[in-house]
Amino acid sequence: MILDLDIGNTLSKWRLKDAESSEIRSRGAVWTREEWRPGADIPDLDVVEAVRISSVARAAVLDETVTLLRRQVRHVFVAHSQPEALGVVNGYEEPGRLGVDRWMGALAGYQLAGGCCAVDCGSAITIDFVLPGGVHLGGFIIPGLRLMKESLKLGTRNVAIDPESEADALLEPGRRTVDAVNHGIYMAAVSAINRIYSEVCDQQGISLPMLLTGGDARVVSRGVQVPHAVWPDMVYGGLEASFPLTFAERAGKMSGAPRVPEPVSLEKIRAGLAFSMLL
Ligand SMILES: Nc1ncnc2c1ncn2[C@@H]1O[C@H](COP(=O)(O)OP(=O)(O)O)[C@@H](O)[C@H]1O
Ligand SMILES: CC(C)(COP(=O)(O)O)[C@@H](O)C(=O)NCCC(=O)O
Ligand SMILES: [K+]
Repeated sequence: MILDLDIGNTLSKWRLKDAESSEIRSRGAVWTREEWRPGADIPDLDVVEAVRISSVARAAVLDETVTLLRRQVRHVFVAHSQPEALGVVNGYEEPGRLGVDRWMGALAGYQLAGGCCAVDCGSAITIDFVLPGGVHLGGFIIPGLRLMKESLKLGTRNVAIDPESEADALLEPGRRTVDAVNHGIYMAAVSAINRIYSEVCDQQGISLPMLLTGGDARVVSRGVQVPHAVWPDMVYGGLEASFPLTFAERAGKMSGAPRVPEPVSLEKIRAGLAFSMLL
């Protein structure tokens, strides 16, 4: 069994993948700031022969996790942002400083779709661009939905946006604090994603497929007008591509990869931008 770990600022997500059948056998998540303790929702390490890790948490969290895992698991692979990998050239001036989850997303997106816009809606929302040919342009970072909400300190943090809400309902002006805040942060996030995508495609003269991941991907997806696919396992896809262990992975297959969305024409993107400028 292969254990894939995606340690974010809020949640540490894991999945167990059967190395023979490529099936995902189980999944879970624990709060990143809490210790891994028996009885918590953690995988059974007895069945694990290899671990692959992407972590953006404090160095101490990664160190502790690796120390704990090395005691029981033979192969432990830790991903790092590199200047270049798998045909993608990291756009950061200091490539090692790009969050490794973003790097994993860029690698997975490129392997799946070629040029792409990879959006990760977690504690932060990150929007990264890779051109066909593999040039990573860099990206954008904004606070995620929960951070935006908490920063207002209006006591609304425990009332999350209902993931089933229609985007139209979230467009309405709120008539109580919790709705005003939820609708506001939602609009801030989806407008930024729509606009940033259009601006960069316009600048680069190319229309790119968009891929969405992270804890808030489903709800954000409802408000993103750009054609896109939700890929919950995108960071894991980067781990599979970086450390291929199975036959399928060596052949470039990533578990749970969606169909590549067909982007709209550049003309349409530019017309949309021109229209929004007129208003
Ligand atoms: N059950 C949940 N528990 C915690 N956060 C959730 C849950 N469902 C959705 N979220 C949202 O997902 C975000 C965490 O997403 P995730 O992609 O795991 O973030 P990170 O990678 O930064 O840890 C939270 O900030 C919150 O807005
Ligand atoms: C931007 C991030 C905080 C996003 O982390 P997440 O929301 O997935 O927990 C993370 O990718 C990070 O710490 N990046 C380092 C800074 C950078 O990418 O420029
Ligand atoms: K993120």
